[in-house]
Amino acid sequence: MNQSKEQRILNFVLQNAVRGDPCSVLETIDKYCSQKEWAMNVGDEKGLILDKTVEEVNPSVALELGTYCGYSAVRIARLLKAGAHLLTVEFNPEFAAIAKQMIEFAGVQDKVKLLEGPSEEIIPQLKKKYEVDTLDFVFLDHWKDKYTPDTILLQECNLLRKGSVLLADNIIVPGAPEFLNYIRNNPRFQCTNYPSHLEYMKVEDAMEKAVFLG
Ligand SMILES: Nc1ncc2ncn(CCCCCNC(=O)c3cc(-c4ccc(F)cc4)cc(O)c3O)c2n1
Ligand SMILES: [Mg+2]
Repeated sequence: MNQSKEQRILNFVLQNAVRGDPCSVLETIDKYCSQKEWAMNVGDEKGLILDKTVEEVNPSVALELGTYCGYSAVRIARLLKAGAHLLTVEFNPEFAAIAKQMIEFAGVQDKVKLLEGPSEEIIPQLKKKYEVDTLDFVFLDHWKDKYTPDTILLQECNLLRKGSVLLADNIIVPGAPEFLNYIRNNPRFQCTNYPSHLEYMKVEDAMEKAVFLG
């Protein structure tokens, strides 16, 4: 049975990156995906926007929707202060298995909790089952038509507090037009757009930051 692209990415990391060094894992994934096989990691250009936002928020509790191979989980976790943690949600079991190994190889497993399942099922469990009070930072990178319903669900579950920051990937490609309309017209959010490019391509993309005003 031939390997999946995600398995090839992981193998390339296991053979070429430095165990316990998150930056080397990120560089190695970016090298593979820009030179050999494109993959939907947030990448190094949009990754810098993610880095700056995480550093600005300095979250104690962060949530990521859409783990994929774990690239952005490693990217976020490497910046978290002592005692802070990232909950990352992935519903595809193959991707979750790859991401688990990627996160462990990078050495950030103590800061990351990988939750398998659809976001709409996991979000309502965060308070009771995963002992979350409120979320300081949320990275949206899963199905683009789930951004809006999940943002509403986060509010309904009282998981956002005044100042909670949402950062959404792929505002232009594949695009999240309905989310953009929802969040920019919602007086409870203060939005900022960050133009960038689709990972590993010259195609335009953007990220949207939305601060919850409470
Ligand atoms: N509900 C729920 N709960 C939990 C979940 N975990 C995973 N999923 C499903 C997520 C499936 C992957 C989402 N990501 C993307 O689709 C994506 C695509 C492109 C892209 C593709 C082709 C092009 F030609 C150009 C751009 C680029 C990106 O940066 C993307 O992030 C979940 N769903
Ligand atoms: Mg994305």
